[in-house]
Amino acid sequence: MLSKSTSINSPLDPRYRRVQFLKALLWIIIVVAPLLAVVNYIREQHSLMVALELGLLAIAAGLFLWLEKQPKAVLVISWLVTLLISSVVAVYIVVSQGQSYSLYWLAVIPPVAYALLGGRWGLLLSAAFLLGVFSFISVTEATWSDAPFTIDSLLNIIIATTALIILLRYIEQTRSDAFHFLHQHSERLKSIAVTDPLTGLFNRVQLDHDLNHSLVKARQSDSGFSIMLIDIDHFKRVNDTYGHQVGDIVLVELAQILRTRIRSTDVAGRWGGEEFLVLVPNSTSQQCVKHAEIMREAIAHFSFHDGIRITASFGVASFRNGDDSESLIARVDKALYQAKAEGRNRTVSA
Ligand SMILES: Nc1nc2c(ncn2[C@@H]2O[C@H](COP(=O)(O)OP(=O)(O)OP(=O)(O)O)[C@@H](O)[C@H]2O)c(=O)[nH]1
Repeated sequence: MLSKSTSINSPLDPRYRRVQFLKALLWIIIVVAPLLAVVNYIREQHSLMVALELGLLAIAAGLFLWLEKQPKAVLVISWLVTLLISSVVAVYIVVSQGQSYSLYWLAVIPPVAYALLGGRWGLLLSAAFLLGVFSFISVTEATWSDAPFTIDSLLNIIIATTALIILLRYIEQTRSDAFHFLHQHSERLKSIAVTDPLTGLFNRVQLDHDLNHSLVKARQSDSGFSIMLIDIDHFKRVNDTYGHQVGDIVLVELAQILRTRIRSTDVAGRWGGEEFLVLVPNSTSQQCVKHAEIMREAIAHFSFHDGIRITASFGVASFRNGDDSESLIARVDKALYQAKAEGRNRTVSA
């Protein structure tokens, strides 16, 4: 399902890492092969090696272009590149007969096979390759002469180590790309999970969480807190007169009024439908009523979409010892009910 819904250019796609790694690998071959050809030509006039290296360059360039055109062929190209690199290292080891520290290149095979073929096939191919080389060494070693440490051996070690570092860097780079991408997605999902899609305020999930958190804090310390429950008066009339869409716009505008009136420590959210809840830390009932009145008046004086005028009723309740979220909500609900019953567009505290 993941590969169907994601593109090969997305770090979430399992093929992404392989494509990036393949490109890096082919680039290394495209750069290193002609360099080695020049060195071999100048130092040893070894025309067979030069021809092999130029052939390798041509194959790598061809595979690179194929991959650019058809990234979906990544699996076939992965196998071809792994076999190509294994063959080149094998030929080099056989030709060198233990000279020039050619065996050092063996270190490159497992990371290449692992990154391109995955855990199981990578392990199998690496094991088969190493077994083959060790069998070859055990049969031919008797005929080998001691390998002196020469400039050639040093060059081999430097180039193979550089290739290894670049390969590992690309493995790490694609891993961290994927991690970064997933992290961003998970942050986005977290935010979606606690946000009301219409108003952009917190939703009930977050309000419940914050309410419980405030209750725990209030029980442990002397810091009280209050909540206000806000319900738009006769909102059904707005919907019936202007339509549901206009009703939605009014809800968004009301959310904006709340957002701009609350203190930075307050938490405002949509409790459901046309009801909003504001959590006011470190405040007594009287302070919260004052705060609520400012908001109530702001709503009553605001000209909403199309000049619509609305009012809202406010219930206020403060934490008391022994409260849990149900008792507190029941109290604030009762206060709001009373505000409605007394004629609406008012604040009642319980
Ligand atoms: N446009 C819109 N309307 C909503 C939404 N959620 C709830 N409502 C409407 O809010 C109205 C609530 O109606 P009632 O519960 O009868 O309350 P009221 O008309 O506000 O009257 P009082 O609360 O008694 O003052 C209903 O018409 C719902 O359809 C929403 O997301 N968008």
